[in-house]
Amino acid sequence: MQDLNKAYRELETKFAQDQEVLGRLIGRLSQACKGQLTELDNKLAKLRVALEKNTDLDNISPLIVQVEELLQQQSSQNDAELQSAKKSFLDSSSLLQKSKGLEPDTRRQLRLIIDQAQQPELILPQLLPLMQALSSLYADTLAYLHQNQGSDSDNAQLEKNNAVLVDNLIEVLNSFEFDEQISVQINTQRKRLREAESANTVATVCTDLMRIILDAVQNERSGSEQFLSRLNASLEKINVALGESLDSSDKLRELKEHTEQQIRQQLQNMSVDVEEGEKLEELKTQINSRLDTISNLLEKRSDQTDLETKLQSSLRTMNERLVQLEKEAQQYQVQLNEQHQKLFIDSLTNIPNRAAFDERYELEFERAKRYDSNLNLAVIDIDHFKKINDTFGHTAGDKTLAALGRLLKKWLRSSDFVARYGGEEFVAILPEISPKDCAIALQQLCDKVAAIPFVYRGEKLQITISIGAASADFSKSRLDLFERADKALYQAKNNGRNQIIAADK
Ligand SMILES: Nc1nc2c(ncn2[C@@H]2O[C@H](COP(=O)(O)OP(=O)(O)OP(=O)(O)O)[C@@H](O)[C@H]2O)c(=O)[nH]1
Repeated sequence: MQDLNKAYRELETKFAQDQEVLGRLIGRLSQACKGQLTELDNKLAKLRVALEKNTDLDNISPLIVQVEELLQQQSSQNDAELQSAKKSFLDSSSLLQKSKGLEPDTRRQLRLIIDQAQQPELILPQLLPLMQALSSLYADTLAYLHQNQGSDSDNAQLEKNNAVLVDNLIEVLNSFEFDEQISVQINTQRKRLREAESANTVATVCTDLMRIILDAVQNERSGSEQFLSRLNASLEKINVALGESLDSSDKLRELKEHTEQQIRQQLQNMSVDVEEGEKLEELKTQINSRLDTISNLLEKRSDQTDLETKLQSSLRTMNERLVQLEKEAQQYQVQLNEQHQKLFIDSLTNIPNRAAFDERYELEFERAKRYDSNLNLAVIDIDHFKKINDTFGHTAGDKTLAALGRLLKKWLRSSDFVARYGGEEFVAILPEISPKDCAIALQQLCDKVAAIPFVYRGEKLQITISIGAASADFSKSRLDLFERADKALYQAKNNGRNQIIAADK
């Protein structure tokens, strides 16, 4: 029972530690995802507060599902942005491809970047360098055409081509969403493009655009890297915390170990994903799936909490049963004591029997021997008892035995011990009295019994007793003391009965 209670306390501590670990996980995730999506920020903050308040896991699970949905939503939004940007890129590329007078090398490079943009696993950050390359090809084409300008009709064609290229380039720029700072710079370049009067100006604007876009791509890349490293650091801390938490658990650890290992595995996997994942989109998809698994595991944990509640109630029942059993055991003990008593009581005289005497005799003998104090033993026998039986019947004999038992108990000292040894024979242990005083006391006993007017069915009965007494010699055994007392009784009988004979040592 104590073991189970201990196990419970450990389980409670473990639960609190796990709650703390989850709290930290959410805290780190919110930090890592900060600014990705406002609603996601809010939900993560709410989740963190719920965990800090030790809210029930049942209430937290729906919040986790919401966070997952938001991550999913952001992922879909990114997909849509990518598709639209990809379409604009490919449209602009094919327009440039159709341009007349395209240098062969430019055409080859253009084909290359179109192929890359058509890769099925393409992600948004990968499209940005392609866009930068496309802008560069536009600039090269403009410069090439400008150098090779010839007749007026060629010039007119060149102007026309310029206009088409500028329109395309503006369309490409429109298809991308940049952060505020970049957007301001791009808009300035867009305006310059519209107002450009010569191919040269267009080429300069294109070069400036390339630089701006290159910076944007680098920013995006370093932003992603920061995100990844923050997330990685958080996951590492969570792994350590979870490891410590696992170490502290004991008895009922097995109940939760499986789930916790799975959660730990998920966290480790996430950590590996972060370390290996160069692509932000890929990483988000992986994290989504990990969160899915963790959410399922949390549901499982909540089932385990149910199990704990059931266990607790069964423990209560067990406890009640135990209290009940303790009561029953106490009653049983009382009954046993009573039965034990009965085993040592003579049912006819209601005084201790021979078994009780044997036990007490050993005890008193050893005690007196230890303190070297007096110990006397008296063997008491009713004289001519057979005659009583024969004359008045067995019932009269029984009543005589019972009466004598009561008298012996009454007249001997409370520190003395008297038992019915068997038949009409009684034994008495008389400690801490000198043999002489003992003999006097026993003689008085003989006299008292003889003076009692026993009456049975109106007839008077003369009852006398003979006593053989002996005083303990501790250099000899208990048996020796008994035998000397028994021999003395024999002498008392032989001497005429109704007397006490004290044996010499
Ligand atoms: N009524 C009754 N008689 C018993 C009981 N136990 C033993 N007796 C009888 O006690 C008698 C003992 O007789 P004896 O051993 O000859 O001794 P006694 O008649 O007392 O003679 P002395 O001891 O020599 O004085 C026997 O008749 C037994 O049957 C008992 O529990 N109840």
